[in-house]
Amino acid sequence: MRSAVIVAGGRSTRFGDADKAVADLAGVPMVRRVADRIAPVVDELVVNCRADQQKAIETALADFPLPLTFALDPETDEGPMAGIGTGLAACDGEYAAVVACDMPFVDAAVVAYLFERAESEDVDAAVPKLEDGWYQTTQAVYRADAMAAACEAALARGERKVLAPLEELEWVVVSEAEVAEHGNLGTFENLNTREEFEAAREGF
Ligand SMILES: Nc1nc2c(ncn2[C@@H]2O[C@H](COP(=O)(O)OP(=O)(O)OP(=O)(O)O)[C@@H](O)[C@H]2O)c(=O)[nH]1
Ligand SMILES: [Mg+2]
Repeated sequence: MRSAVIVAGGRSTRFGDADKAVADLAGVPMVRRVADRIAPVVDELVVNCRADQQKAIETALADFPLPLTFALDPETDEGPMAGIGTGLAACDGEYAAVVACDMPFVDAAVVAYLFERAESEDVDAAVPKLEDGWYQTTQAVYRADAMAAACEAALARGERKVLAPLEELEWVVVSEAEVAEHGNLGTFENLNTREEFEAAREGF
């Protein structure tokens, strides 16, 4: 069984006076676009967000075809790593793909490849790294229980970076070239501002 976690507990400050997770993106709430794109390669979906977001996200995900669970932040605004840990702790699958709610071009083929890498190499995570040096920790596959525990420990140490919990885990770096071989590099595009939303409309 493979799980997915959509991390959506951010404040969308660059977007403005609305939650970008449920913002209309060419007729569909962004979080729904993400969920629909990854649905073919997972068996369940966990959405991590704050309690005050749940209703709107539930509405956006009405009739979603897979089992759907909400994993609410026990403490809000602790950053993406806290959200990843909370989401992963609620997963039933051994491995889970984490995807940020603001990656509406996520490519299921890339996610499937990340699952294959983590599973076949029996590691705790498969994390893409782009040629610009950025690790794509919010579009990566993790062993759910191991990463959830490592996030909790890292938070307790006062860490906030997603790379901090990975320090105690065994993981593989997936290169940009490897991602490009298996899918579309547009998979990592993330939308932060209204302008980026407007520009992204063209892509659908
Ligand atoms: N649970 C949780 N998720 C977060 C938090 N901060 C960011 N995220 C999520 O992490 C992902 C990447 O974060 P950002 O692109 O910075 O999103 P954001 O924080 O909502 O937007 P900005 O306020 O403009 O930075 C998004 O999916 C966010 O929903 C947080 O404090 N808690
Ligand atoms: Mg942020």
